[in-house]
Amino acid sequence: MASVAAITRRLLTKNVINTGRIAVSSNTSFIKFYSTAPEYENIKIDVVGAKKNVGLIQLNRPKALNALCNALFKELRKAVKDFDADDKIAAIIITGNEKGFTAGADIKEMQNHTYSSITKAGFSQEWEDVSNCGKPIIAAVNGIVLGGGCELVMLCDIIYAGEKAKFGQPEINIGTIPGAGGTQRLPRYVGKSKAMEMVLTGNFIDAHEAEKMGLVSRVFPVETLLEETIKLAERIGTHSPLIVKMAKQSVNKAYETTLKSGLQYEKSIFYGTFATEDRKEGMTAFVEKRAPTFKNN
Ligand SMILES: CCC/C=C/C(=O)SCCNC(=O)CCNC(=O)[C@H](O)C(C)(C)COP(=O)([O-])OP(=O)([O-])OC[C@H]1O[C@@H](n2cnc3c(N)ncnc32)[C@H](O)[C@@H]1OP(=O)([O-])[O-]
Repeated sequence: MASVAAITRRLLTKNVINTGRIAVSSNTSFIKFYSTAPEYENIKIDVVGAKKNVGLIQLNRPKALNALCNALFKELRKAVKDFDADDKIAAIIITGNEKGFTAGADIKEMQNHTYSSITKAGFSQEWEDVSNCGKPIIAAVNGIVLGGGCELVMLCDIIYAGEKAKFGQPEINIGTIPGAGGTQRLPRYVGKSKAMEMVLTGNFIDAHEAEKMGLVSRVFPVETLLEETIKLAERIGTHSPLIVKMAKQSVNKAYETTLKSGLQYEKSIFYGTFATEDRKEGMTAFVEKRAPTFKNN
């Protein structure tokens, strides 16, 4: 498997990653994130892409296989919120490392919880905040994508996987059930039978099976996964951010409502695009046979 350093060198060569903010150390296999904010201990962040308009978040608790402890998720929520509020950012990528994306929620942290304490902790608020991000979030995952990790990628908007990725909801093995959307989003992605099989057995599926089932939109060789994901984010970044946001809202509605009210919602958002300057610019540019200049208005 290619190291992150090797992947990064390719990106640097192709100027996909902004060399001013990110660099490869010759004697480590990690991307060195120059811009990592000091308050982050469990994630790394950077801004990548030729136009510096892609927010990159890397889960970074390698000793615990990136297990999603509370501190990590709070940092993730903050990074997502900050990128969402930053007008220069078009899309956000969440990734892990070569060994894997994450082994799921931190079992050691959950081990001694009681019904009362876990109910009071109300940890699902952070997950909801991430899922409420207005900008597209793309998951780029290698290796293990388990439990809460599988649930985290399912609340992203697009999932790209490295060919060695393995997805699973193994909570049943430790006496619990998925608690951050696994029993609800997974059937919507893959249908009841496959979701039930994964949730009731705890068995893993590989990247190609996940793609066949519709969980993952594309599978890439491990060494090109991040590069391809950045290209995707950059492609999204060529469009009007305002219209991208409206499109995301409309697609997400399909997961939450009946077809009839979803179609009504879509129509109101579609009509809403006609209140924007970017819709006018897009159609005018087409008629005038030129590239559009979107202003996020
Ligand atoms: C939030 C909503 C609800 C979500 C629920 C969930 O996600 S439930 C979770 C659903 N997920 C699961 O049930 C998967 C649980 N994990 C596994 O089954 C295995 O670790 C493996 C098969 C992923 C890798 O096996 P391997 O032999 O290659 O590696 P290894 O096993 O030696 O681990 C290396 C180190 O990482 C540590 N660590 C790992 N995972 C976790 C974790 N989740 N937590 C904490 N720590 C974890 C492990 O203890 C060890 O540290 P230690 O003790 O040496 O200091």
